[in-house]
Amino acid sequence: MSEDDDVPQLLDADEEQGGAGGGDAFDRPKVPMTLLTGYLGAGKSTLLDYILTADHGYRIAVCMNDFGDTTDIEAKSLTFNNPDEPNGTTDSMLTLPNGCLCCSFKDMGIQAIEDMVAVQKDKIDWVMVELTGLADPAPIARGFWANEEMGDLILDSIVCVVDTKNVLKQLAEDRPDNEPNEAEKQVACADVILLNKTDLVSPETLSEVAESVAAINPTLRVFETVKSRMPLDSLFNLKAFTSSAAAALPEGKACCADGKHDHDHAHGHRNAISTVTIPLPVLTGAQWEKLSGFLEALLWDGEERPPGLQDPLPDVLRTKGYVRLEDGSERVVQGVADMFEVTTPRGSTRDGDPEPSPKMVFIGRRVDERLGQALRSHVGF
Ligand SMILES: Nc1nc2c(ncn2[C@@H]2O[C@H](COP(=O)(O)OP(=O)(O)OP(=O)(O)O)[C@@H](O)[C@H]2O)c(=O)[nH]1
Repeated sequence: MSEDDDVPQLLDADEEQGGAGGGDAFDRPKVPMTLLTGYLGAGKSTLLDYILTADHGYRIAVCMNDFGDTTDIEAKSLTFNNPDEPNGTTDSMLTLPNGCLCCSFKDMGIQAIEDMVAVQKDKIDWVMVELTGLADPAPIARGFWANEEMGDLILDSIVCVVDTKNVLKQLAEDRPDNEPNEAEKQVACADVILLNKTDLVSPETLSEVAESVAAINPTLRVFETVKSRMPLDSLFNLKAFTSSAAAALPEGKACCADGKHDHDHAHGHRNAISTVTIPLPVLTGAQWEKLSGFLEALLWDGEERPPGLQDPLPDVLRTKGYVRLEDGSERVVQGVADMFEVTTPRGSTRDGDPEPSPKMVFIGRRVDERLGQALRSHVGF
């Protein structure tokens, strides 16, 4: 984290960051991490329970607030002993038959997880962190991100589980000053969403839920699930924060009825949160500089106003971008709240994923066509 909390950092990573076997600036391999979010009772623990018993070949450290329903898993309870932090925040750890570790934390602070990984690194391929039902994932992602260069973890993706029976009500809950509520923030920040408990709803309700979450965040990969059962290989190695597919809008999931995406478009429907997608041409180096400057002014809460934007200014919760430059290079832009990161990708995320077209996607409050106009006019296209 920046020493001065008022001055957020631009995190600049020239190389694609790790993943299993990857390296950071100090060429240190990183352990990928998934943040698991979702409203109270949505099915997060059910997903973790499934992961902890499934045969997936990964040694996953699952970090949760308490062991909850998973205490029936046959495992030996160990007292976690960190020589560097004897009074640390980790309560205990279970080693499971499929090689997974299950860690219980009182304090889900990123430092506690980093400490656990530092000690257990050779025993872990992946870290899954369950956030509490009312948590806003953005500060956790930011806290982790700010520490990324020094730590052993690399954020792979944010996964959100929603209860299809109750989520429409949860998304509609009012907050003072039209602030987004917790459920909206969780959907806005995520890369993957499980529309869970489909056994409890009609096909019509399921379509309505799918439309509502796409209206908040059209970049989501969507899985319809019962008991959070999803193909687990779709949960790993998404590299949502570092690959060229980061800003891909899954075809057919975007909410434009006409299916055309060659225009700026904003969607908000009935939510406090809306999205704007701005297609980008291939940029010159000078245009890329201008785009970076625009993002700094837009996302950082400083003196500088975003050029060409009048009050009320957008409040951006999540930014995703894929940029192609005239010299043939590419950039991936990923932002959570006021912090953003630029990486140079090496190839797309996963086999079979379409190459994304260059674009910027902004998700947040007061995000609308004005943002597209101001960005295009400043960058000059
Ligand atoms: N009918 C039905 N019940 C489900 C499904 N998935 C989970 N449940 C049940 O829903 C309840 C809540 O699931 P959890 O996995 O504990 O939810 P959670 O998101 O971890 O809840 P919190 O920890 O309170 O935030 C449990 O009783 C689950 O068995 C599903 O697909 N269908």
